[in-house]
Amino acid sequence: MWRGGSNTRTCKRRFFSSPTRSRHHRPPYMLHSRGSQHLKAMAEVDHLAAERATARFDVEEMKVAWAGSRHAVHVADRMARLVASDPVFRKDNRTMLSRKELFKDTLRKAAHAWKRIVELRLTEEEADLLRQYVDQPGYVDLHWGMFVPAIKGQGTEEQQHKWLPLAYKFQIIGCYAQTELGHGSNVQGLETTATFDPKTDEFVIHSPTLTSSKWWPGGLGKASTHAVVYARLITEGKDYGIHGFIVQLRSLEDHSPLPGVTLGDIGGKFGSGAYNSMDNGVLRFDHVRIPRDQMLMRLSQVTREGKYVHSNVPKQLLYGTMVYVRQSIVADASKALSRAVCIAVRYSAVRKQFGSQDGGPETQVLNYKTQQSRLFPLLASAYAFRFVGDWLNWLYTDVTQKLEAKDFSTLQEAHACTAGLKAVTTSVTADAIEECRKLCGGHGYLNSSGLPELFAVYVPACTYEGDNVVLLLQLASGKQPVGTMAYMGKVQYLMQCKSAVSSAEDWLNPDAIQEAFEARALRMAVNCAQNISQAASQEEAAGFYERSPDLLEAAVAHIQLIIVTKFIEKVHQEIPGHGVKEQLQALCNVYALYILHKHLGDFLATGCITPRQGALANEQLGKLYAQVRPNAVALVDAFNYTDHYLGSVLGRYDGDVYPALYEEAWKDPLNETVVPEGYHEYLRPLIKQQQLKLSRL
Ligand SMILES: CC/C=C\C/C=C\C/C=C\C/C=C\CC/C=C/C(=O)SCCNC(=O)CCNC(=O)[C@H](O)C(C)(C)COP(=O)(O)OP(=O)(O)OC[C@H]1O[C@@H](n2cnc3c(N)ncnc32)[C@H](O)[C@@H]1OP(=O)(O)O
Ligand SMILES: Cc1cc2nc3c(=O)[nH]c(=O)nc-3n(C[C@H](O)[C@H](O)[C@H](O)COP(=O)(O)OP(=O)(O)OC[C@H]3O[C@@H](n4cnc5c(N)ncnc54)[C@H](O)[C@@H]3O)c2cc1C
Repeated sequence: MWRGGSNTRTCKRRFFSSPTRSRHHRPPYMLHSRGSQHLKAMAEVDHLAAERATARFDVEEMKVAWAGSRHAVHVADRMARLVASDPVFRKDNRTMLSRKELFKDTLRKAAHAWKRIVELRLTEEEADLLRQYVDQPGYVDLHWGMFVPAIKGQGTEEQQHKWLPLAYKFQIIGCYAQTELGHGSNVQGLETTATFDPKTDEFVIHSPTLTSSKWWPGGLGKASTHAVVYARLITEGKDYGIHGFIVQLRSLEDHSPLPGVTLGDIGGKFGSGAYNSMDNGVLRFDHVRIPRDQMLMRLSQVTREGKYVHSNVPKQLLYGTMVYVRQSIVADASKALSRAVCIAVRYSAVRKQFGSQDGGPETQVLNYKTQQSRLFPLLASAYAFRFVGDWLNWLYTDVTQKLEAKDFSTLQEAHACTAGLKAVTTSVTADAIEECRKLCGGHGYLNSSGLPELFAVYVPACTYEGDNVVLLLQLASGKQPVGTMAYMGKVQYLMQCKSAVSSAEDWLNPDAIQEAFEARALRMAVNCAQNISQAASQEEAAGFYERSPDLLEAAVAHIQLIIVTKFIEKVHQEIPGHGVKEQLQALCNVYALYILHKHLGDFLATGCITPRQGALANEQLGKLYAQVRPNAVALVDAFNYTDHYLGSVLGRYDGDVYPALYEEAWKDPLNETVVPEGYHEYLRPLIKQQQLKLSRL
């Protein structure tokens, strides 16, 4: 205890009693030659070497399993190092920048990243990775992530031919302007209008009310020159609902807003640094005219005469860009979660508390069973989300190919899976990052731990690209038992089956897990359906509304089944490398049994398992944690993150946490002077006044 974080008094006094220093002063022990030698010597020590030595698998091969291929490891490694070694991409001071400085820094980084991409002739895969490792939300995310995909998905070939080369070369910068001040989730409720004027062959884009102001689009506030704007199409006096239009917003000469366009940033957001690097914007149109051919016309068209023509395709294809981004967000969830877990696992192996009353070594907090039971399910979830993300990417590609061939049969499945997986993985990840902060104790609350910023950047993922609750309710509309719903075809069996588990080890059988998860999801869905029809004597919608909290839980059960199924399928594949398959098997079991334990109420209430079987699952979970323990540090090493990308003094690869924490503190602007600004105005008069009062007594 005395040597740990609780002993702050003596330490503090030494820390702050040094003479006035310049901005770049060093901590006292670093000014001392013996101190710096000591620090250098310590930096060469791998404080986590003993942990790494206990790993029972080939970490290099696990990197391949995580990244997807040897090629992927290699490319990611190169791009991560390229970013880490470039001073322009420095990010350790980010939380100390003002909003203006941070935004300018984002512009600088984006321009420099583009310069490097062009100079080094990077491939699309390399460029995407480079941007990922720059790790600072900015307009480029929306330009590449939504503006370009919207034109690709909804533009005709001619439109693509005209606009994409401009976007690819950054001759224009685009954003995705859908959400309005008054309407986000309810896309059909958007108010912006695009009225066709046959006299001039133009659309007139207008914001008729305050609530129709576009509000939130990233990159809109300050950077974009163009936007894909979603508006109600009105022609021949009839409202044809929401369609996409390419609209120029700013001059390409001096960046000033075009006539009739009012726009700006919507203001500071949650957390320091974090998502404040992004210029989420507000936009209003006052009868702005655009040529007719700037309506995205792949799905429907307006003729020169003003006739509305809808191609023979489902109208929901308009939502394709959102489906694309939702599947990327699932892959992103595993990245954010694995970063937080990497920090918490490494720090938990370094951090020691209690365990010795006689001056002997204290216990690594990673050895506490409570720490393991909080942390290892998150580690397992990171792997689970990674693999389900890969599968979802495959599904998305498959559906896209089918759509090209005019086969729309899997569209609903793609929508349900992307919506549901986006909702579950982002909610779990946001909560998990916060849990990792707590797992790191007090130091986790410091910006230098990287966790506060990671949380603040990540948490809006629960809202953007569809509020998670709204998205989960979309699953309830799935009708046919196909694809991931196929298990619903086994309704008769799954409604009455009983788990055969009779020992803790029986829970290691993937069939036992699969059956329990299928039965739970199916029975919850059937219960909902029955309750809805009972609640809705007249109309199904009324019952749906009444029972929507139950529907949410049933949707989560279905999505958890998908995640478990895809993890089991992954582990059934051939996986090279000593011990790699065994570790993944253990993590798969941890994930499934943790979910079973956490949602035990569902499994018991639906009669899928007995209380005794629930207790056996928990017993097995404890054994699995013991199995994961010696491999934990190596399992997070397999994510292959550089210290730069991780951005955490607690998650350093070498585990040399304390000197780094100590040094980091001195970089805070408050420590630029020993006597703080404001002392003479506020502190000194206060102290003097009190002294005077006391002397009068
Ligand atoms: C920027 C990205 C960069 C890189 C990518 C990589 C990683 C991402 C990382 C970070 C992201 C960074 C920044 C984030 C930027 C954020 C952007 C945004 O937020 S853009 C705005 C997003 N807005 C939404 O998501 C709105 C949510 N609402 C909806 O999606 C829909 O309106 C809703 C699903 C709620 C449907 O409402 P409803 O009124 O019921 O629907 P409708 O009448 O229109 O249709 C009913 C019918 O259609 C089916 N359906 C609905 N959606 C889809 C779909 N997408 N695909 C297929 N089918 C769909 C629906 O199920 C129903 O079917 P049935 O009639 O029941 O059969
Ligand atoms: C950081 C960030 C970046 C964004 N970037 C963009 C962008 O680039 N482009 C863009 O167009 N938009 C963007 N958005 C907007 C985003 O897509 C919307 O905020 C999101 O879709 C949620 O919609 P909303 O804000 O209208 O929430 P609301 O729908 O108003 O949600 C409020 C509450 O109501 C609940 N609720 C709503 N409807 C229902 C229902 N039917 N049943 C039950 N509960 C319901 C929700 O669960 C939530 O609790 C961004 C948002 C954020 C936070």
